[in-house]
Amino acid sequence: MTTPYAIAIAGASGRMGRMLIEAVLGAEDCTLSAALDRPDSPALGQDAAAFLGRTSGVTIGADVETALRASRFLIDFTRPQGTLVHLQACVRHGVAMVIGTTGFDDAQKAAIEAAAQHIPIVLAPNMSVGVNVTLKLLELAAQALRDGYDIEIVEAHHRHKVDAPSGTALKMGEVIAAAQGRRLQDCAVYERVGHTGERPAGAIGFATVRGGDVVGDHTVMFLGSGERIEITHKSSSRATYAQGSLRAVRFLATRRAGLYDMFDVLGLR
Ligand SMILES: NC(=O)C1=CN([C@@H]2O[C@H](COP(=O)(O)OP(=O)(O)OC[C@H]3O[C@@H](n4cnc5c(N)ncnc54)[C@H](OP(=O)(O)O)[C@@H]3O)[C@@H](O)[C@H]2O)C=CC1
Ligand SMILES: O=C(O)C1=N[C@H](C(=O)O)C[C@H](O)C1
Repeated sequence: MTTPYAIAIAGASGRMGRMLIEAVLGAEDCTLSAALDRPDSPALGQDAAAFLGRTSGVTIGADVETALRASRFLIDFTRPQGTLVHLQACVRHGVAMVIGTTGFDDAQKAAIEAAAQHIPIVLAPNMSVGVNVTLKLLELAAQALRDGYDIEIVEAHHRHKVDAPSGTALKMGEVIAAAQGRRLQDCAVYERVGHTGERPAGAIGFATVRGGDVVGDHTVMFLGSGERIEITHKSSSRATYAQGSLRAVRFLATRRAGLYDMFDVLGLR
């Protein structure tokens, strides 16, 4: 019998943390080795599966060093500041990381790249198979609709989301720009208000909707003269992100240090 993947979950009482704990407990090849939350979290001291009405034997704690000593992988869906702290600890302990957190700035992305020289890391703003297949469809559409089509990306998420545009929307913009031989930072338009003037040719526009319990919707519009193409992905459950994260863990188990994404995990590159 092979040793199960020993996985620590950061942000254990968050929306994704709970989904991940349920997924790990339900996977025959995985064990929950630790569950982390912030030092001031009311969840500290509780069993990590209490929210399921179950007992896992793992208590939610705030001591990252102790958590990582028992773990081979850390799955992190928290906030950029938290992820960066966990990242340095993972390097110290030689623990592989799956990072789902979004909203990193350039310096934080560079820190993740540097850490990936020492440990294997999967970093992706969206772990679902469907979204990553959608990204491939966007590559094709962006190449074929290079001339004469205006591109707009609209995303909608629940009222608790703190970053905008979503990491997925930004990734869609990057994929589209790259497929057209451009850089997103040279053509992105994130805000329109007041007298905006006409739409600049070649812009990639973003619009954000926040409200209710929307899990995550993304639509990319290619708006031409006489027609428009819309490519939409809608998430109806966070379980897809959790299952994608476990696929990333299994992938990392076979890899040396390096920075990977879900295209690598799913063989879509
Ligand atoms: N890649 C993907 O497929 C997906 C990515 N995401 C991303 O994952 C992240 C988390 O989303 P979600 O679960 O909805 O968020 P939640 O706010 O529900 O959960 C975040 C968790 O992280 C904890 N946390 C916050 N700040 C820190 C910190 N500085 N150090 C350690 N822990 C911290 C929170 O603790 P506390 O409550 O005490 O603040 C909470 O337990 C977001 O960036 C989101 O965009 C979400 C879904 C899918
Ligand atoms: O915060 C969320 O909920 C989500 N965040 C990710 C993002 O920013 O793209 C992925 C998904 O859309 C859900």
